[in-house]
Amino acid sequence: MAERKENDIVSSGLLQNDVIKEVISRSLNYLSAGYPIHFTGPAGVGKTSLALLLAKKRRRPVMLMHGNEELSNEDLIGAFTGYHSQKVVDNFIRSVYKKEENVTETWSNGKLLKAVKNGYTLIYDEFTRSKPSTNNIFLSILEERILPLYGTKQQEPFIRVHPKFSVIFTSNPAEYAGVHQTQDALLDRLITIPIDYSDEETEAEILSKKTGVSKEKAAGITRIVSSLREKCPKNSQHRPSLRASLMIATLAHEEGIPVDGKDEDFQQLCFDILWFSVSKGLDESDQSKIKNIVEDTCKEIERE
Ligand SMILES: Nc1ncnc2c1ncn2[C@@H]1O[C@H](COP(=O)(O)OP(=O)(O)OP(=O)(O)O)[C@@H](O)[C@H]1O
Repeated sequence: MAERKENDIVSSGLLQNDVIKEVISRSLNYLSAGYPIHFTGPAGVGKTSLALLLAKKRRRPVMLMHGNEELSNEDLIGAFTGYHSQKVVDNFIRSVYKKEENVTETWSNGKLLKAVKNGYTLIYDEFTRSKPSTNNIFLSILEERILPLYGTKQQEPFIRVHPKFSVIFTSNPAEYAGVHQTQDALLDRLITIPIDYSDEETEAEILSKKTGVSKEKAAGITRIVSSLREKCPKNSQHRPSLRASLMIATLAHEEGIPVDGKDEDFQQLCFDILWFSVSKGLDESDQSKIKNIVEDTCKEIERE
């Protein structure tokens, strides 16, 4: 593994191995050339963290938006949020009475409009969770470089996209079936880069640097989690991720639980954190079977 600067992970929050460095460098070039990037991969592999780091490197203000079923065009573009009224009553001279009343609607800009207008870097996390009809607006942004304002009662029909505006999408392919069908027209306009689990050595290094557990303990926890991950089918969206390893390492460290596969407290901790994803991943609802699988996997790591 290539030598890394000790403070890499501290300054960016992301440990950059050669694969990640490569992805960052290519993505930066694509964004600079005006193309949108799309990171796709399983949960917890670092897509959002990578998007945030990339956005930071663009040195433009960053706007973060999360896809969800309820997201509407109003959230993206903006909406009239109420009325503002102003009344002037002038009866300083008794015989003269003047009354003036102004009522104006108050408009507030949506997140997308702000980002497009001011040239921000937009991160649209888990975009496939939003309705395709909501995401359609990106077609005009990416193709015609305009944001249409139809249906908003705004005077202008559209606003032009700022030349520095860029967008990074993320998605989890395993979710496509359960969420919305991905929109091929939108995907056709994105440069899609797959992000997968890091190798065990890198995951252990992340764990040790982020939680303060020793390298050996981090390696042990990583081995348990990745071995359980391997037991689940590759297309399952419930395979245990680096997040689970981070939770186990943090709790073991803070609660003084020995990272020892034969220790009952450690086994219980691993079970509490891993049973749900393992039972979903293996499609096994019998808790005692899952407990045995987790315990057996724990015992495979040796006491330090
Ligand atoms: N290379 C890395 N260096 C340091 N931490 C990492 C790295 N990759 C992932 N992580 C950590 O793993 C956790 C999950 O990362 P992140 O949320 O970016 O994943 P994701 O792929 O976007 O997940 P999801 O699809 O569930 O949103 C975070 O705590 C993140 O800090």
